Amino acid sequence: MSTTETQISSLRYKGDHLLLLDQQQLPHHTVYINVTTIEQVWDCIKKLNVRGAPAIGIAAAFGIVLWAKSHTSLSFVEFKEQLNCQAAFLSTSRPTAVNLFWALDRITASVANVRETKEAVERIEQEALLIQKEDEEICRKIGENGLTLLSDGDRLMTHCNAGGIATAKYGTALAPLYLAKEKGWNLSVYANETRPVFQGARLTAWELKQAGVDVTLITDNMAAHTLKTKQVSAVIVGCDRVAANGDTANKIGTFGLALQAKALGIPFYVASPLSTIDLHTPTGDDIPIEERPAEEITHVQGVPIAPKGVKVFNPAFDVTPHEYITAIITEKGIARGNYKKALAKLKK
Ligand SMILES: CSC[C@@H](O)[C@@H](O)C(=O)COP(=O)(O)O
Repeated sequence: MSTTETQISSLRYKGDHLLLLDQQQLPHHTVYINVTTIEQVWDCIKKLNVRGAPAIGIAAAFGIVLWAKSHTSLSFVEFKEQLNCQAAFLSTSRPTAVNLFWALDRITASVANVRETKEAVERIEQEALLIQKEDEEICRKIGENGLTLLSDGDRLMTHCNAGGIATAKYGTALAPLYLAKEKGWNLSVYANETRPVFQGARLTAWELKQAGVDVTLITDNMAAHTLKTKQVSAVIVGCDRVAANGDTANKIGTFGLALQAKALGIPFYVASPLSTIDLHTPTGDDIPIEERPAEEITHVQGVPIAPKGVKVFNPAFDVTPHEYITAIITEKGIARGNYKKALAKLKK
């Protein structure tokens, strides 16, 4: 079995239901949730059963498919009206990752020239399947482009999980590691645990370990020390939304990591599908930052660790200003320097 074949898919579409890998139960249990309704998809996105910007978009697209397939008896006018309401409903599940809105826009646009419900349902299904298939190809290309910035033997650091289970396959920030393995290169990576809900410890360490990639887990507060003392060649992270000027929202803690990398003269790379680049958001200040429940901080895996009733601030993401980003790796090429110009050109 090749390395990439060992990757477990985050979502399997089965015609009348979806199998969503329950990322809340990893690494202890590899279970799929049987999803039959759009409401369940909303819930799975909200509760992080499915997470990671591209995977959220793909799940939302299939959420609309499930709804459409159970509303074939609607007149086309009613279908279209309700379709827009269903897309608006799913878009309330999480605010930061732009792939959610991007995928829903693609799905609604796919029926623009259709005049009949049956055909609309077929188009929506085709579009969702295409979004999933394209994401796999895009991630592979990001991996190939990412490898041009790296050399055999490099040690990397990553944050959160921007791996295969956050996408259709390969991941974004982790794609170069999978492709390096295929090439017989020896890349290794430090994975930050990523408080508060441990996507690094539970997901990144798990998926890389099972694919045979050399991964070492550290806690978030070990990052600066590790960067300084372990000859880390580069930091590579994913992203949830890149603004037109290159400012990038990613999992909370990413900005701190970028500051550390800059102070130590270590390149800081963002791996981003073009779908995550949002030219309608001018700067990082315009990116909505999700705040999540206090229990994610006051409890660890259900066990309380803080005084009851303590005040909590729990932003799920932060914004790394573009000046701390060495390069943004996309499927079409690598952007550097004047991000406003470079990203606009790549998005054309
Ligand atoms: C390829 S996934 C990129 C990002 O979505 C990822 O780094 C991240 O921040 C995910 O946050 P999450 O809250 O787990 O959805």
